[in-house]
Amino acid sequence: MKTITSKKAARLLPGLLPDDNKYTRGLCELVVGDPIYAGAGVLAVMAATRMGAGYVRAYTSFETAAALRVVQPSCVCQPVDAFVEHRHAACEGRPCAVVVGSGFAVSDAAKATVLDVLRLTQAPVLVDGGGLATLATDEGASALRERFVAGLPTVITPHRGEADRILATLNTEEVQASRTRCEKKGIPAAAFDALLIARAFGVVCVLKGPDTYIADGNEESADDVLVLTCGTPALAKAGTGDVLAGSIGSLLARGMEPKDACALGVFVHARAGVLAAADSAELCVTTEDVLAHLPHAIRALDRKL
Ligand SMILES: NC(=O)C1=CN([C@@H]2O[C@H](COP(=O)(O)OP(=O)(O)OC[C@H]3O[C@@H](n4cnc5c(N)ncnc54)[C@H](O)[C@@H]3O)[C@@H](O)[C@H]2O)[C@@H](O)CC1
Ligand SMILES: Nc1ncnc2c1ncn2[C@@H]1O[C@H](COP(=O)(O)OP(=O)(O)O)[C@@H](O)[C@H]1O
Repeated sequence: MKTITSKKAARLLPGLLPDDNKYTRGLCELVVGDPIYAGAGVLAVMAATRMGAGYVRAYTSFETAAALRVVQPSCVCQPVDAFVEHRHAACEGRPCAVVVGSGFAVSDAAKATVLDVLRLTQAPVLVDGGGLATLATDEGASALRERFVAGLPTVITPHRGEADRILATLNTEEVQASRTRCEKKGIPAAAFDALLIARAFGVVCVLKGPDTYIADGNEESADDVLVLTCGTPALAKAGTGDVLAGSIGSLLARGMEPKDACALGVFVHARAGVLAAADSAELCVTTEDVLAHLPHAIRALDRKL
């Protein structure tokens, strides 16, 4: 297994150019935050803003937009329906990425939105949270296949429960066989699962947990899957996954290669959790603390360059 180290993460960190403007730094659009999970939308947007994209735009509920106007007024907010109308002009040749699903409840409306995003976005898309349920449907799988064939990257960030729902749509014999192979080799089943999902759906799969596994399907075997082992249980708090989605989305918007963006995003997120714990106590770390420590995690990397 290939461990993501501080040195590797530091090498991936994209800097700024003296003549950068808000568009050359990347446009990160987030289609997030149902009324019931407005907080998740806010967390994802705040993380995306911190991680370097020059322009952050949210297509979101009234509730999320109202909160964002207070805590992150730099974010441009539009209603979710406007995403489809704006699509033709969204990227205009600039670096750009879309995050969808953080803070979505599982519903028909959420499914329609995720399918619109997958089908209309000619740029990297990251699917997270309640948006992942759509991928376990025939339409979702076919939209992912179409993107793969067109060479458009898609990243997905399931936790164990969401990954199991996606794996349940695959051939169970194949899933079982790959788990048996992994047990024999002493490799964690999650590494095989991430690889299986990446290959089956043509995505980069970030399978989150105490250790996080990243596969893009091009790995020869589960031995080549990337793993992040330097996290902390302080991260086991509601909303830290939304922070991760926004962070990776921002790095995708900056134009990073998808697997690199995932590796750097999970490393910085984990390091932010560790630094937040060092500043207070592991038990007391909040998701907001993790968000606040993202710049410290970046600065610690920067010093190693
Ligand atoms: N402040 C907020 O508004 C928050 C909103 N959130 C949003 O809430 C929506 C639902 O996400 P949830 O993950 O809470 O959904 P659930 O808690 O309903 O989880 C879905 C299923 O996965 C299982 N599961 C959850 N986490 C697991 C884990 N780490 N390992 C194994 N099984 C696990 C659950 O038992 C359940 O069966 C998402 O859109 C998410 O973005 C959450 O991120 C929490 C914070
Ligand atoms: N015990 C743990 N050790 C290290 N990291 C953890 C642990 N538990 C959860 N995490 C990390 O916290 C984040 C939780 O994300 P997720 O399960 O999607 O939560 P939510 O949907 O509430 O935001 C993931 O990045 C995961 O890797």
